[in-house]
This record gives sequence, C-alpha cells and structure tokens, in this order.
Amino acid sequence: MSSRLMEFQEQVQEIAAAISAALKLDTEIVDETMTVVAGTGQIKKRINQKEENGFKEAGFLYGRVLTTNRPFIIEDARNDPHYDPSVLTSETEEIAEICSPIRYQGKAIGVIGLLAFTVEQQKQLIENKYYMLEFLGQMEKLLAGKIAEQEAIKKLLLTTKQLNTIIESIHEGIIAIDEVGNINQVNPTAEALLGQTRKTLIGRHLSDILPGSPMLEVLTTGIEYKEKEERYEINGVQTDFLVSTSPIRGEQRIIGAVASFRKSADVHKLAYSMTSLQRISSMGEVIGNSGPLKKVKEHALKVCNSKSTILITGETGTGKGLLAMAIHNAGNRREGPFITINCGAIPESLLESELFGYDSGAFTGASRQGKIGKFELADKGTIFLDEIGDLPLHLQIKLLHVLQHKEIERIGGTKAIPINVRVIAATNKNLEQMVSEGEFRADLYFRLNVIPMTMPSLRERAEDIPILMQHFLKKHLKIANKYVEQFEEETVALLREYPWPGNIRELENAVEYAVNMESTTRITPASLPRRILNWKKTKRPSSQLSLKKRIQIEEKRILSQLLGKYGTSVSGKKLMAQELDISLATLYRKLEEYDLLKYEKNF
Ligand SMILES: Nc1ncnc2c1ncn2[C@@H]1O[C@H](COP(=O)(O)OP(=O)(O)OP(=O)(O)O)[C@@H](O)[C@H]1O
Repeated sequence: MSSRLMEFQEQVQEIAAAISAALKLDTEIVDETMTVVAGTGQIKKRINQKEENGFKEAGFLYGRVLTTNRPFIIEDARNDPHYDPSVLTSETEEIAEICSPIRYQGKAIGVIGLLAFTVEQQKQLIENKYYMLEFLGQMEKLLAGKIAEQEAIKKLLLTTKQLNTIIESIHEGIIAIDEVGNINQVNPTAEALLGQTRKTLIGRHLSDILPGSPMLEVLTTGIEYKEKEERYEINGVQTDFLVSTSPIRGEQRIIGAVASFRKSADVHKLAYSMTSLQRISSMGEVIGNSGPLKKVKEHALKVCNSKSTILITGETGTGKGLLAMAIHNAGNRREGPFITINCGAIPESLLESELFGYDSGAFTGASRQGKIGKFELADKGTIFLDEIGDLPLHLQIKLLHVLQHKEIERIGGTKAIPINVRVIAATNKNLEQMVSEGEFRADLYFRLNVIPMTMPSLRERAEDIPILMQHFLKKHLKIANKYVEQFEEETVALLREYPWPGNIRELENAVEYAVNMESTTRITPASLPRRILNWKKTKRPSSQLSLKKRIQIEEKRILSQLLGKYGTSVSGKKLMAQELDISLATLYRKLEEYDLLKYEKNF
C-alpha cells in the first residue's frame, strides 16, 4: 500500500516546486517511510529512494522529525552529529537545512525540508529561519488539506461503488429520475421488469415509459409513498407492480426521485411460498406397488411435462391430491407454484374472486388495491382444482373461457391477463352422469378430460395395505413420539379385509388412532377405531361365504394381478387369455363383469 503522500505524488511535486520558486532553496518532501516523494534541484534524482536508509530509529534528521513530530533547524550540516552522515562522505552535498513534519490528524506522515547547497543559500536560510519555518507550516497545512480532500474523494468513490453494486444486484427494479422527470438511473432488474435496456431508458421522460406514474407527483409534493399497486402496459401486457417512491432532496429543493418496484404477482408468490404448508411430494411418496397404482404412476410420469389438462377421478381419499402434487413436482413446472383450490369447500360467493381475483373498487368492500386470484398466483406452475364437480354452473363458463383462451379477467377488470398455468382437476363425482343430468357442462368436461386418470380405490389395491400401514405407523409414531414395534397379525388381517370406504385417508386415520390408543408394544385390534371393530362383528366371516362368491373373489384377484403384469393393450390381453387358457372374448366379458376395464383410462 502506498503512503498517503505517495498517492498524490504529482500534486506534492507541484507544491515542492512552488516552495522552491518562492524561497530560492531546494525542497525535499519524504513520507513516513522516509521515501522521497518530491524534490527540486539536486533532490530530484533522489525521488523514490529512501533517505537515511529508511531507518527512523537511527536518530538522524528526518528520523528525528518523524519520531518527535517537531521541526529542526540545522545550520551547519557537516558539523552536526545528528545529520545524515552521508554528508561527511560527500555523497550528499547539503550544508544546511530547515525541516518540519507534515502532520495529518495529529500524526507525522512525512517531512518537508528546505536545503541549502551553497554558502549563500546557507546564509539566507539562517537569516530567515523563522520566516521559513512559518512558511513551511503554511505548506504543511496546504498538504494536509490536499490529503483530506483526496481521502474524502476516495471515500465518496468507495461509497458510490458500494451503492452501485447494491443497486445493480438488488432483486427490485430501481428507477431514478431528475428534477424534471427524466430517467437518469436504472438497474438490471428494472430493465428486465420494463422489458427495455438501460440505453433506451436513460434520458427518456418517465411519462413515456410509465404513463400516469405518481412518481412524478413526488417531485412536486415531496411526499414519499410505499407499496402502491400500479398498473402499466409492458410490451402490450397489463402488468401490476408494487411501487415505493421517495424524493431526493437537495439543499433547497427536490432534485429528483427514486422508485423501487416489483411485480405484484411475484410478491404474492413469495408470500405464498413462505407461508404455505405445501409439502414437497414426489412420485416416490405415492406409496404402493400394486399393479393398478403402478400403472397410474407410470402414466403420470409420462404426462408430467405436458401442458394438457388432467382430470383425476377416484373415490374420496384415494390420493388424487397427492398424485396431482407429484405430477407437478415431477414435471418441468416444478420450480413454479402448485396452487390448490377446493371448489367444494369455498362458499360460492367467494369462489369467483378466489379463482380470478378482483380489481380495486370492483365491488363495495373490495380492498382498495384489488386482489390477485389463484390462477394468477399459479402462473408458470400448476393449479389443482379439487372437487371440480362442485363448481357452480356460472363459474364453469368462466373456467371454460380460461382453458380455451389461456387468459383471465379479474372481477371488475377491463383487461384480459394472459396466464401460463397447467390445470389438474379432480373429483370423486361421476362427471359423465352429471353432464347427462345437466349439472355439469359437457364442453367443460371435455376440456378438462384431455388426460383422464383414475385413482384405484384401496379395495382394488388391497395388496398395498400392509406397506401403507407400515408407512403411516412410522409417520405417526414419530409425530406422537411413541414406541410401538409392530401390528399384531390379527390387526393386519382385519385391516386387509376391511372395505375402506374412505380409502387411504381412512386407513391413515385408523393407524393414527391406534398409535395413540395402544399401550403395549404391538398394535392390537382392540386399539382400532370402533367403526372397524364393529364392521368385523357384523360382517359375515369370509369362511361363511358361498363357494361361488369365494371363486369370484379369487378370479378377480387373478385378473387384476395379470392386468398389472401384461397391461391392457390388446396384445397384453391376448397374452393374459393365453396364460389363462380362455378365449379373448371370455377375458373381455370377465374384465367387464369385475369392473376391471376402467383402468384402460390410465394407459
Ligand atoms: N399412495 C399414497 N401414499 C401415501 N399417502 C397417501 C397415498 N394416497 C393418499 N395418501 C394420503 O391420504 C390422504 C388423502 O389423500 P388425498 O387428499 O390426496 O386424497 P383425495 O383423493 O384428493 O381425497 P378427496 O377426494 O377427499 O379430496 C392424504 O393425507 C395423502 O397424503
């Protein structure tokens, strides 16, 4: 690191030359390392060399000035034991010198010396020594002033650089305008949000870029505002921003304003991701290895990157919501939001604004700033419309419009907002029947049903029950902080037989209940919910079923298993028929009889 004096060597040299010219003596200026920073006449050749070998402690002249922080007058250098001994060997030829420390903030940071090389100069120096000391004092002040100025500039440059780095890297758009409203600074985020480069923005009047911006009013009122929702057309698209603006005050008046802004939708998304309890769910979390479930999962992985609408049907609690989330997380939208809306759980009067949002002042009581809807929130992600069968008819029309035109209109809004959202809908209702009864629009049904999927009921995938039981046991032992080793065999047998009308949700609840009730280390049937125990009591034991029924149960089990093995393509069915040694027609009849053809939808 160079010394303070070295940092502006050029100016120091100018001062040295000015002193020399005024006093007709050679001038030498050294820094605290005793390196010659500037010099005139004979000293010039010593510039950048060290005086007294740079050794302050030797106690020679400059070392003494620096360590004692006071001036010295040497009237006869050759006979002064404290002068640099190099004069004795005639390496240096000065014969008298007056020198004074250069102080900055009280500390000696260098020495300024006036040197006499001739007897005449020596005489002049001795005669005017006090005047010269006084003069050196003035020069010292001048140098200290220069250093202070230089340091202030350095500090300012550093602060400006730091501020610029902050502005450049910040994730909010920043625009600064001058006192007449011309843009004089923008950061890269502002360029991205406004869809224009710095080159095209700087120098333009703000009203050309953001017409009607209240930022201009701040120039006259001087009143700042925070987080105001403002709408501008950016490259032909209506975009809402949250803007905060502050005036920049000069000595007497406002000399500009600076605004920071973000896209409203991004702010909402951030708030959503920070507050949502949404779990990360992958296809691996859809537990089960049974043929029917495996097929669904394989199908889901095939369509996860497509933009087409998926309609998942299946009984309540079969994992439709879980599958939707897993599809989202497996696909190329996984970085985007996954937004769920339960069309059956939200009062009809609120559902429309929940889905589509509303503009400020759309209706009495509407918040002044308007509200973003779930479709906008799901931009670049997936919206999961659960219980779609409960969507009222008038909203079915609106949803159809959204699916067809890929844009939404907020309630009370005048402009269409384009959206990029993948729709996954789910229902446990029979939509086809609802369509035939006029309760669900046929056109919407077909729009939704582009990729149909059916979640099998737990009864149809009973072989998954043990693995699900283990999964939920582990989960709820952890939550309840309990220790239970296993299920009693009798418990497993009972849970495998139970028909599970509430499917996996009911199974999970049963395991959770049992974990809480059980006081031994194995889960006994007695700890199961009463409903399941009562079912056992009232049910006819399987051993009492007729032979025909028992054969049917076994036949269905074999058929489902082979469907899982060969798939439902025609060639798969041919192989199945071959293995079972029956005709293809008989196989079809049996699949129909046992309601097994519906899995075709999953392929
Ligand atoms: N295969 C599975 N593996 C693990 N957990 C599952 C599985 N399927 C469902 N679950 C769990 O069961 C519960 C019910 O699932 P989900 O809510 O997805 O069902 P649903 O079919 O959407 O129900 P509804 O029709 O009532 O909305 C959830 O807690 C879910 O995590």
